[in-house]
Amino acid sequence: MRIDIVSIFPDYFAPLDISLLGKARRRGLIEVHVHDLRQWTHDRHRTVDDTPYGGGPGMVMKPDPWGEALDAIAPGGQSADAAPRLIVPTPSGRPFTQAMAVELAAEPWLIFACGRYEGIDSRVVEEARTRMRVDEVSIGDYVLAGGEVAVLVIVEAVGRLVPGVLGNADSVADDSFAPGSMENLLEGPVYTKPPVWRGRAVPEVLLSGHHAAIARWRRDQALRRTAANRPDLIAALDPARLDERDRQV
Ligand SMILES: COc1ccc2nc(C(=O)O)sc2c1
Repeated sequence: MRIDIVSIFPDYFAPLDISLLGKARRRGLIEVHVHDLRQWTHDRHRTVDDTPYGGGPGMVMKPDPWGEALDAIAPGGQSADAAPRLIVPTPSGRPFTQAMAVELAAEPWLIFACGRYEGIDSRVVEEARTRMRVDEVSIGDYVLAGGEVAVLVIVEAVGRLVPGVLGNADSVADDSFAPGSMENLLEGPVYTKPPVWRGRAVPEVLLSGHHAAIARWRRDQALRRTAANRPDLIAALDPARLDERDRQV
């Protein structure tokens, strides 16, 4: 997978050189190119923003630098299956979900546009749609100062799903929100050695080696935690996927 990121704060993406994603890059599983939007400005002050038409607070990102950046990064002519998909984090975007992460992890090429100020001139997305797929997404209902943090979240969620990136494929299957037997349930509590820590013992069932009982306990814990923290997910569960035991939890 190729990832291009355009931002006026390219240093924000230094974390993509470490840990899981850093290893994936060094193993050639993911190729990441970070671009400073200002390289596509031509004035002395390297201006990327201007006042909003119609008035209102703050500044809007000018279309020209963005248009030139996307032209340079994705000049076109790619075959349909290798064409890039542009992701634009914005508070007014569609919610970013695990299902979207799974979908994006199958893409050969993602380009991320990091907005700042009050956002990017809307004609940039409008024009980009004429030559590539574009998704405007939000990582949540809170206010960020720009798209960079959202891109870090999305790149982490997507990157870990790229085949070969995670050592133990199972840990993807057990993710909260991952499709499968615990689909749309939050993960329950986890434990490791020592068996007793500050007088607190690991639940006996986890030491029993009884796999069916362990699976049942984990599902109960996942249902309890989901009911407590995300009752909306419980309400959205397909009743046909709940057995009699689930209903007693
Ligand atoms: C102006 O650029 C922004 C500002 C806020 C913001 N919030 C996001 C979110 O995903 O919540 S993306 C994003 C981009």
